[in-house]
Parts: sequence; C-alpha cells; structure tokens
Amino acid sequence: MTGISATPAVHGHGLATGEPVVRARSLVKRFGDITAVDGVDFTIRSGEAFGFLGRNGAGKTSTMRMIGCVSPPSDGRLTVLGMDPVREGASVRARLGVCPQEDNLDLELTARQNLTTYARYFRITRAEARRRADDLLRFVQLDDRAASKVEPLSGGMKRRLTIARALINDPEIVLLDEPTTGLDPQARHLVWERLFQLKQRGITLVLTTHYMEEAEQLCDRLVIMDGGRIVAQDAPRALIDAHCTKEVVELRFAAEDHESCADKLVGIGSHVEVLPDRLLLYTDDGDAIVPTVYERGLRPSGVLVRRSGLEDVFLHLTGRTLVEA
Ligand SMILES: Nc1ncnc2c1ncn2[C@@H]1O[C@H](COP(=O)(O)OP(=O)(O)OP(=O)(O)O)[C@@H](O)[C@H]1O
Repeated sequence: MTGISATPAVHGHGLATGEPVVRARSLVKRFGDITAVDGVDFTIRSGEAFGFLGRNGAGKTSTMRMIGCVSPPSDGRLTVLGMDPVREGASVRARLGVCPQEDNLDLELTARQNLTTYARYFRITRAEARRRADDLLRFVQLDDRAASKVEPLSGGMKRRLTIARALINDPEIVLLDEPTTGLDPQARHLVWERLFQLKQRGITLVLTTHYMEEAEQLCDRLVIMDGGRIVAQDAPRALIDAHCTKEVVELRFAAEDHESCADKLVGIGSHVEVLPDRLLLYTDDGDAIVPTVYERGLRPSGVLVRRSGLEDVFLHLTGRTLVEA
C-alpha cells in the first residue's frame, strides 16, 4: 500500500511522529572558495513540514542536496533516517522522495509512463508501479491526463506530476526544492493543497522557499538562512512574535526623500525600516499611530496598516527583504 492511500496516525514505516529523521550538526558545504552552507545545526522531526526560507544563494538548495544524498557534506555531521547519506546513500534514497527545483520530467513520455519508468529505479514490479501511478495521478488530480504526453501540460500540472513521481516509492520524507516557484497563484494553491494532504497523512515534508506565505501557511517549523548560515529557527508564529511588533504601518511617499521622512518618524512606534520604495513603521497598534505621522508634517501618498509577518522577521534579522525589490 502506498503512503498516500493510507491515513495512519503513525505511518506505515514505523516512525513515531516527532522522532528525529534528519539531524545536521555543524554541517558545511563548500564549492572551492565558496562556502554555500556554513556550519548549520537543525533537526527535522517525523511528520512535520520543515522549511528553509531565504533569498537566492542563501544555501537552501545545497542543504537539500546533502539531505537528498546528491552532494556530500564538506564538513560536519548529517544523518537522514539514522543513516549516513554518503555511505548509505542507496538505503536513504529508497526512503526519500525528491522534487527538484527544475522539473526534470521526460517530456516524450506520458504522465503515467513518467511514474512507471521512475518506479523501476526502486525495483517496483510493473503491476504495482501501474497501480501506484494511477493512485498518484488521482491524488495530484491528473488522472484525466494519464495518457497525455508531458510536454503540453501547464507548469502547475508538471509540478504536480513531479510531486507524484517523488511519491512513487512510498517515501517517509519528501524533499521539495521551491515547490511553487514560477507558478501562478491558482496553480500554487493546488500544489499547497496536495502538500497539506501529504502532511495530514504523516509524511515529513522538507521544503525550500522564498515565499513567506508558503512558509507561514505550510511549515510547522522553519529555519531562516542567510549567507549559508541559519539566523533563526522556530515555528513561523513564534518567529514573528519574537522578532516583531504586532503590526506594521507601510508608508509610501511620492516625492520626499525616505531617509529624511524616517528622521521625522523617530520615537513613533518601536522602530522604522527604510526600503527603496517604502518606509515600515513597527508598532503594536498601527491605527493609533497613523495620526502622529500627519502631525509631524508628513504627507504619505499611501498608508497601509497590516500584521507583521515573516518578511518583517527576515528584514529585522538580515537587514534585507526576502524577495529582491
Ligand atoms: N555546484 C556549485 N558550484 C559552485 N557554487 C555553487 C554550486 N551550487 C551552489 N553554489 C553556490 O553556493 C551558494 C548557495 O547556493 P544555493 O543554490 O544552495 O542557494 P539557494 O538558497 O538554494 O538559492 P536559490 O534559491 O537560488 O536556489 C551560492 O553562492 C551558489 O552560487
């Protein structure tokens, strides 16, 4: 039986929920002079959705590739399902599902053939592969495209098929490198829905993202990476509560110089961040302080009061926005 057609509280592989499944200690990845991952520590537990959040080049993919037994660590310790991903790579890979950043489906094959062909790497019998493929195509809502070639499928369909392929060996952990990058909002929501289902079925999800909404909605715990290091790790809400005020007032100015506007805001709220296109004023009560902005002689062209989010945590910890302006 494949993991996705069952709904066990402790899934069929015998791992209790919450048991450590990936442990990294002082983990390093170097490429020549570049240190892509610079001594990181984290523990991923069975059944959780664990995210690596960071900008391009932060070291997320390099970390995922080490977990996925694709790239050996340069230093430090890493265990996946209690095994060494270098010495015991084949055993680890048999229990992992991998959804890479770029869809690498075989465009010449049909959707179903992409799954059944991949199943051969795991020595799954032909009949079982076909059964699992049909099951998985239903799961990712592509059963009506089973016999279609992959090439004409939309980006969102290809991504869902890549997720289905990652599930063919009934994995305990699924690695998803930027699962929704490049997808439109509707396609993104369809992928999230499927990932939520996997999570509910006890499968451990490890994902990289630079979408804070994805991180906030999907991940139980997160590490925030910057320059190869982990700058914070916790549950999304705990990170926001620990590093930010409750609300943010976003102020846009048509003509005025942002730095001089920021000077006039000193003492209002907890602190101000100056971005190229706006000022962010951190406070626990946005509506209460907006009048003070006007009392100080400022005339913003746009005012938005919103709750603080992971983007604000990222800015606070790294001094930069998560998504490049
Ligand atoms: N095979 C490689 N050879 C040389 N440098 C590499 C290699 N892979 C990654 N790097 C470098 O390591 C650093 C971290 O890259 P990595 O892909 O891990 O970051 P990332 O956070 O996943 O970014 P992205 O979102 O762009 O994938 C970058 O400076 C990158 O250029």
